[in-house]
Amino acid sequence: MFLELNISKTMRSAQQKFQLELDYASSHDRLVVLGPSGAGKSLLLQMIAGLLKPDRGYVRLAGRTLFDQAQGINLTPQQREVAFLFQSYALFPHLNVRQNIAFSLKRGLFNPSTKIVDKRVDHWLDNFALTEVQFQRPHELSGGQRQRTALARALVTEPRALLLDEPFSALDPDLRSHMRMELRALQEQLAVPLILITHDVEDVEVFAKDTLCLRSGSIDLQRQQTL
Ligand SMILES: Nc1ncnc2c1ncn2[C@@H]1O[C@H](COP(=O)(O)OP(=O)(O)OP(=O)(O)O)[C@@H](O)[C@H]1O
Repeated sequence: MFLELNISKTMRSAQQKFQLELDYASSHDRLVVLGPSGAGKSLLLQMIAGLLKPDRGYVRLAGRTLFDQAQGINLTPQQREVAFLFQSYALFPHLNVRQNIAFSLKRGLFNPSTKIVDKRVDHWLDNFALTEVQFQRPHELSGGQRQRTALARALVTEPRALLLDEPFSALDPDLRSHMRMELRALQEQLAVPLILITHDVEDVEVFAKDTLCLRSGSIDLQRQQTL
């Protein structure tokens, strides 16, 4: 089983209470979580990544237990070895492309040097056609280059799974189609399991082997398709 979830989480703010209750399993390595705004998609991804602790239940991914309340297991985000790609890409604005990619590999407090030497970084610069812009900073890049830098930073550590939060929403329509196809080809080539959350049904068409539809913190529908 690729993903097994049984989670319960209550979020409270001054105005409202939000309850997430999910019991779900998927054996496929490409899962799309679809749902309207406020359905609980980002909360779910954060609980898989270890950024938010469920109140109860368990999370198992690619054969490992990441969280199990009954057994007292709660791996840190680092121990989970999953890569999380945010909507905004969260690149470091003061670091160039090479440094941003190398950042995931760094040990200790200091940022990687502007000309850091590392074969793994060269590999991803080359793979994503970023070598020419490697010394530029994020504001000097196109939308596609920014996204490829964020993906390279996610992949350079060879994660056990890729978690993507609306990865194409900041791109214009042409680039979005192009990057979808690129990411799908890459996922197949690397065989890295992928969980992608989105509002967009086109992401379902391109990526989903399994689709999990959420509404108001519960499962609305689950569907499998063969691509
Ligand atoms: N830190 C928090 N404290 C209280 N409530 C929260 C918190 N974070 C999220 N929520 C609530 O949980 C619900 C689900 O939020 P979530 O971000 O998971 O939605 P989403 O499906 O990812 O939406 P979108 O597609 O708009 O990003 C929302 O009603 C939100 O207000």
